Amino acid sequence: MSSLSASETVETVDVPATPKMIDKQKESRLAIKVEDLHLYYRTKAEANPTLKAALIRKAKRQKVEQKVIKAVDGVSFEVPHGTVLGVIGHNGAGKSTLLRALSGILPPTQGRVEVRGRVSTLLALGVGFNQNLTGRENIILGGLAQGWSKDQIREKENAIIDFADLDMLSEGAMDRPMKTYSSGMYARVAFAVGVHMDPDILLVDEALSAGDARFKEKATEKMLELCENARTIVLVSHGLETVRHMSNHCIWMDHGHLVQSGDPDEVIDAYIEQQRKDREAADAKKRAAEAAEAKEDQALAAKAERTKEALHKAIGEDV
Ligand SMILES: Nc1ncnc2c1ncn2[C@@H]1O[C@H](COP(=O)(O)OP(=O)(O)OP(=O)(O)O)[C@@H](O)[C@H]1O
Repeated sequence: MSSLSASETVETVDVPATPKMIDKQKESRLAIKVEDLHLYYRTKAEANPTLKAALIRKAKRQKVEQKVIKAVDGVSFEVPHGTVLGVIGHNGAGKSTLLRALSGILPPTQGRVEVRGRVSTLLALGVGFNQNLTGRENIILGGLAQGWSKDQIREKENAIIDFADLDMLSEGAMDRPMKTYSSGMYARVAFAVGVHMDPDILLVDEALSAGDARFKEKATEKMLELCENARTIVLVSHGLETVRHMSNHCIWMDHGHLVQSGDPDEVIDAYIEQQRKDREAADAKKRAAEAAEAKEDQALAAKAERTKEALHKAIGEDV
């Protein structure tokens, strides 16, 4: 049996990491992995619904054609733990749908979503609250759903109530049914519950938009604190400056596609530039349509004038 004495030296050689090793290390740091994700909605809405069309369809026993909306159409990206990922894009770009898939609410139509860790979702409407229960009762319900002990619930309940600070807005609000809350009060409770669930991954969808400036500031601070503790945050927002300030990676979605992914400043600037170009193109189109309409009016007026002249000529009068 051989052993090394203190005087013996051992040469260590740095073995270069193989691509496979690097891939494995990278994989272990991933919080979210989205591969060729497609999410489609099927609706039965008619393009131009009229009573007549509906009656004819019924008489002919025709079915309303199903329309497929490709809300997310072939999106892939990876999010390492500790990232604050900003998701930006126009109305209807597919941001909320993507977030619903990450939270597990929507199963993929095609492709794969892998989320590693405890997820807490903050959707704009605070999905999951029972409107007829008070804010306090909803907190307890949330705690029970998380499997917290009685002591944990009591401790977190106080922290959540302190954070939401509804008393400052309306005394005793925590003990009133949530259906009586304003959207801002609702957002406060939703945010306070979400961040106190101690999530590894926090999904935030415009949940802050209903809060007032003071609460937004407090919420931003709390999110940065979570991030410092290596938690992962996905933030969907139209507040470009909030995304710029908070995130360290950003993706831009457009009509269900991922247009750009990278440094928030670069992606946000490119998005703003594209918005400016789109606005310019829309203005130019409007101006061209107005010019064409004016030309048509002029042509019609000239034609009417010629007709008038011809008429007067026919009856032998001067115009
Ligand atoms: N429940 C639904 N049924 C059918 N279509 C839907 C549904 N939800 C969203 N859509 C459609 O899917 C597309 C993407 O919508 P989504 O809400 O994901 O966009 P978004 O980027 O979050 O928009 P916004 O910024 O306006 O919130 C849109 O065309 C929308 O009309």
